[in-house]
Amino acid sequence: MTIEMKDASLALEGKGLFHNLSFVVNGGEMLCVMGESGCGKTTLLQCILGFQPLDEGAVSIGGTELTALSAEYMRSMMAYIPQEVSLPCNTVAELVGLPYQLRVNRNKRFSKEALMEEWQRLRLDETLYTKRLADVSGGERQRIMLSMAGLLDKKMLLVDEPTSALDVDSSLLVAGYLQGLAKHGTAIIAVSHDRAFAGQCDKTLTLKSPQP
Ligand SMILES: Nc1ncnc2c1ncn2[C@@H]1O[C@H](COP(=O)(O)OP(=O)(O)OP(=O)(O)O)[C@@H](O)[C@H]1O
Repeated sequence: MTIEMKDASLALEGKGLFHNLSFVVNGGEMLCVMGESGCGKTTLLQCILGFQPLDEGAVSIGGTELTALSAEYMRSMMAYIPQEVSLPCNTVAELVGLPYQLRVNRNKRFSKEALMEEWQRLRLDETLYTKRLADVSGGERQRIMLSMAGLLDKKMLLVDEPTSALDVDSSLLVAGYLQGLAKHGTAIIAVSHDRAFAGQCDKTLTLKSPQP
């Protein structure tokens, strides 16, 4: 499903984050959003999720404009992996089950077998399943979250810094995993500082530093 941002402008607390920004990400494509810290990358994802209204311009999903009324429906077609999350659970097994408790995913059934196939692609060991989240590394947690998004098989995936805790090899592995999801038609927008990762994406967008 196509994600389009057209002539978008946004300032927060007097700081101009983007001005007349336009881009398109089609189903099957992966866009990497880059730019220095504080330039508005996470905020851009919030705009596409419909949590942050634009000052000017529009976001369209599949050709339909995102509005306060349509945002919830549009979000039901997206998976979002934030940079940092406080998770309301203690174990990996609980974490991977969480999305299935949400109303938007009521038509989906969790399958541990299918999850383990995703884990193989992401080189995650099956023994992680019974671990406490506190005993899982940052890089493992990132890949577990990606596997959860992959399993949900949404039309769009927004992911904030998917490789920030990974070495170059693992970062390329994650890029390859996301390319696999894109091949199935998912439109992917990934925020990243990681040049190796960005090199594997179909498109890159570098946000400018905020203007006072
Ligand atoms: N709700 C808000 N109200 C006011 N200012 C905000 C709000 N959300 C973000 N900001 C500010 O907007 C700017 C952009 O924040 P954002 O998190 O989008 O940056 P980023 O490019 O993702 O940064 P990083 O790479 O460090 O994660 C920052 O200066 C931030 O403090």
